[in-house]
Amino acid sequence: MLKVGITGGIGSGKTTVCKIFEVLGIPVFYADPEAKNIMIKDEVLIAGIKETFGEESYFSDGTLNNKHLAGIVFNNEAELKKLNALVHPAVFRGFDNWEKQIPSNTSYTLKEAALLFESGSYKMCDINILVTAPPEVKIARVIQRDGISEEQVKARMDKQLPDEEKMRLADYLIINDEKNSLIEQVLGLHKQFLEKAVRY
Ligand SMILES: CC(C)(COP(=O)(O)OP(=O)(O)OC[C@H]1O[C@@H](n2cnc3c(N)ncnc32)[C@H](O)[C@@H]1O)[C@@H](O)C(=O)NCCC(=O)NCCS
Ligand SMILES: Nc1ncnc2c1ncn2[C@@H]1O[C@H](COP(=O)(O)OP(=O)(O)OP(=O)(O)O)[C@@H](O)[C@H]1O
Repeated sequence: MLKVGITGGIGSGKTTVCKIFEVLGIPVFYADPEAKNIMIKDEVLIAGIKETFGEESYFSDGTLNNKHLAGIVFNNEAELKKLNALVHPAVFRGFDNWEKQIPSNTSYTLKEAALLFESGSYKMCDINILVTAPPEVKIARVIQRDGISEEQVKARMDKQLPDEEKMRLADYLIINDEKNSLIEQVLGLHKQFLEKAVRY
């Protein structure tokens, strides 16, 4: 089974792209929601997060205080590294478990992760796709979707590798600028991956 990684900066549209692959019947593992899920379920991880970032990292009902954590980690590189070091190994384990239940006749799977290149998990994929969009389009999308300020979006962008560097590591590019057809690009890649999967 071919493993395809897919990433893109904040607001690039990687989740939107993955939804199209899902319609084509391709199983997709979403690392970001998986991280969020583990952060409220894994007792060891919860204890580690509280110890590092304070009891207020969680509300009394056990839900994650995203604002509190975002305020700390997206304004301080060292704090972000600490959070990543706590969360990412647990997400890798989640991916391994997910893969085990995929039927063996599946041609390929997709792993969607905002930090595919930054975390090194791209090395575990056979092929990696980068979704790109112009910076002003990405910023406008996230402001609209999340209701946060331009400064907050830019602070998150600054914590991710620039697209120029990601392009060097990616095998394929999807341009989601709302001018080039997204569906045609996905169908083109899907066809290529199916052909590769046969030879794999
Ligand atoms: C800090 C948290 C609580 C903020 O939550 P919030 O709901 O405000 O943002 P959300 O998770 O939707 O992230 C929005 C976008 O920010 C970017 N982002 C998220 N985590 C990170 C990170 N560790 N480094 C850089 N960018 C990140 C991504 O583009 C993401 O899609 C949350 O992002 C988090 O738990 N991050 C750590 C887990 C992680 O690394 N997730 C991403 C890869 S598995
Ligand atoms: N081609 C498009 N046309 C119109 N809207 C789009 C397009 N692509 C994405 N969007 C919208 O832009 C927003 C961001 O897209 P999406 O959530 O897929 O990005 P993402 O890369 O997964 O972002 P993040 O890393 O922030 O989670 C969403 O609200 C989505 O509906």
